[in-house]
Amino acid sequence: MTGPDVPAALHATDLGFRYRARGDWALRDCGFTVPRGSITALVGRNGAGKSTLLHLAGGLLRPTHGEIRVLDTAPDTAAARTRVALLTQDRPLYPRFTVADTLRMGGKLNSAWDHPVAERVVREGGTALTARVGELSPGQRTRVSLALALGKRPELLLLDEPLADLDPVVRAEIMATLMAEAADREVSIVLSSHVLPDLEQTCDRVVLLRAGRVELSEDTDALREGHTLVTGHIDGEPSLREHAVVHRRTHGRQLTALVRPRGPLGGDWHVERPGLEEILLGHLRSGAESTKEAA
Ligand SMILES: Nc1ncnc2c1ncn2[C@@H]1O[C@H](COP(=O)(O)OP(=O)(O)OP(=O)(O)O)[C@@H](O)[C@H]1O
Repeated sequence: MTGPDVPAALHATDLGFRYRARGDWALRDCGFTVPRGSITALVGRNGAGKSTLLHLAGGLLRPTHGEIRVLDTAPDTAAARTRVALLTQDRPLYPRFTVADTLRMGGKLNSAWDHPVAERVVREGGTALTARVGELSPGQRTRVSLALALGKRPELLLLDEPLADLDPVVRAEIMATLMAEAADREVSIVLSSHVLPDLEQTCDRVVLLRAGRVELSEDTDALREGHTLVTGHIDGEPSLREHAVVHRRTHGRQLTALVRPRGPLGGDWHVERPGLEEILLGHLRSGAESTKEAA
């Protein structure tokens, strides 16, 4: 459900950004809406613009063109800063501080600070509050950063690759924590990730960036319903011409294609409903081919 009347967690209009005045566009012509209360996966190949978009939403960068709004306000305002938490990839923490010092600092910097929540997120990972941040593993630092972000009690949580350093058990725990936050407190979450299998059960929306442009901005249910995976003899391929073929691969004379049907599928195909991971992978791979062709 999106549209002008739906309250937006994130709303971009004709958004463009370049790091240098005459440099390449890191983001271009981006327009999309993320409704409040959703968990949105931000996906794209390396360099697609995910971190740039999250930095713009977090108010760390300003658009070169167009506009981005968070919770119906500009990201670089004091109001937005108290309501939005951004976890950047570099996880900036003071290495000499203990974990307990770090959480205390979170309390001093944030008026709505919820210490029990922050401490619980750290304790669930088994990290001692007396441990020095500089001596933590990258995954443990991620957990402390997440504790800081959640302790702030944000209405919108922006997470840049929160899962990258985490082992599979912790990834599942963190995703469960995020889902509980979204369900219990209606926190809107936008998280960039390359770990597609973890998104399947968690996210209800996807924004897919390709080379700085938005290729998909859709509910995951609509994506699943709108795609079909067909397998059959390659001679049947002409019957797919009237449909949008996102990605195709062949094995001998057998063709497998991810298709967005524009009506009933003709031909003699074995048809399956693809999972979210397969759909996203198809779109990401199709980008690789068109990039190669363009080059
Ligand atoms: N500080 C910077 N100065 C100049 N160009 C930059 C800077 N940071 C990113 N870029 C460029 O902007 C584009 C988008 O980068 P960005 O980091 O947003 O992509 P990403 O999708 O987050 O990538 P990844 O998946 O590798 O983290 C890339 O072409 C990148 O080279």
